[in-house]
Amino acid sequence: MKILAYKNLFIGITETLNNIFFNHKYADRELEKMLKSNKKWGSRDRAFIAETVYDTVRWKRMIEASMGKEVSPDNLWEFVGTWFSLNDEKLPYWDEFKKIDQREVLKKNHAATDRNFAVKASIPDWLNQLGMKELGKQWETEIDVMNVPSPAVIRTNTLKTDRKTLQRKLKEEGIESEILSKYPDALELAQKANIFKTEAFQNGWFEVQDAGSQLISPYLNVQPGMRVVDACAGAGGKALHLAALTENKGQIYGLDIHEWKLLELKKRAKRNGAQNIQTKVIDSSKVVKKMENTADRLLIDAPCSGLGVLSRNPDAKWKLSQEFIDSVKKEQAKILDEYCKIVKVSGAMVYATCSILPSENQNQVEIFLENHPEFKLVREKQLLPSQTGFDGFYMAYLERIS
Ligand SMILES: C[S@@+](CC[C@H](N)C(=O)[O-])C[C@H]1O[C@@H](n2cnc3c(N)ncnc32)[C@H](O)[C@@H]1O
Repeated sequence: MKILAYKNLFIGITETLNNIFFNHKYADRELEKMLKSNKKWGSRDRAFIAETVYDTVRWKRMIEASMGKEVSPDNLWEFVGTWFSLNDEKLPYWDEFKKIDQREVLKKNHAATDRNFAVKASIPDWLNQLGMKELGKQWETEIDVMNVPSPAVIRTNTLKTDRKTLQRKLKEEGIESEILSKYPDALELAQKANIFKTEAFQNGWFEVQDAGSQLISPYLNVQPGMRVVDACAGAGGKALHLAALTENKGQIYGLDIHEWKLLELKKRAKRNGAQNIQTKVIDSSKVVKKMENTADRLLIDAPCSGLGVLSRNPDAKWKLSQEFIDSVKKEQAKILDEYCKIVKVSGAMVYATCSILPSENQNQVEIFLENHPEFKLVREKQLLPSQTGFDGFYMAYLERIS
């Protein structure tokens, strides 16, 4: 992106980066906060800040290699300047950028990235080793694709409208979009825009949801009138879709261990006109116990590493750790083991993650089936970003046979 040489924009960028890198904040929320508190910035300024923050978070390791040192709270301006220098952008003559010599930057960059995939692709060594162990050369392909910003995709809320009508309405509001033929309810936006301000959004005609993610709820094969449990419902991306697929008939129980997420789900359900969702916080093992043998369908949209959605959440590269991945895998196995009892005989469940690691996906299902002969695997699907152009997801449909 072309540099916008206004100091206040760079102050915004470096402050946001400081909070993401050194105060452990999430990139999307920090950016939203920064943009909200500076109402005077126009749409070009906002786009510049957002893109620069995301780019520099994504390419952190590669930028550090080109600076010859790790980023710290004291060198954030140099860090951002180095990024623009790498992209052949002419830096403003500000004191903060005085030390940056583009020739030096490029020299260091070539030396560091030559034959070192982890630096070139800007990922930590431990993560690269893990990915290579699990996926071999495929890992490099996926990481390269996930280093490109993800497209903006929305899901039509069929409780309120249809895709063609939504597309027309958005066009009237100045937003161009394209129909994604392989995804029945999806529209890809021509450019990133503040769609939350549109009338279509306020009226609940759509939700922001990646195209791959839009395939998970349909995988559960729900019918109107069914009793469906979404055991890890969070803020309800999939639960809202399930409400649309069941045409508001039957019952959807959205569960989660975090009440604040379920409160957000309720707000979204209201806007969506989704009337058949009930929420329940899992605050003791009794909640799940009481539901045993009651559901026609169960969705386990499990907590995971998020290694399929790095293009959307590049800061995860720096926040993840081997310890976290080990512990989330244990949690996945435990959730599968305990929550599967919610499904009644001849009912079915979908186990899903937004990861591309087999150890969180196929291997979890294999281990589960060894311990649960009452289930059989009917079908499974691994969506890879390199094959779809969207986020990476895994889903397995398991039927309870006895
Ligand atoms: C991948 S997210 C779910 C996203 C959500 N289904 C959506 O579509 O927006 C996983 C969710 O699992 C929840 N979670 C973590 N551990 C859990 C547990 N033991 N039981 C139920 N939910 C859990 C997390 O709070 C998080 O909201």
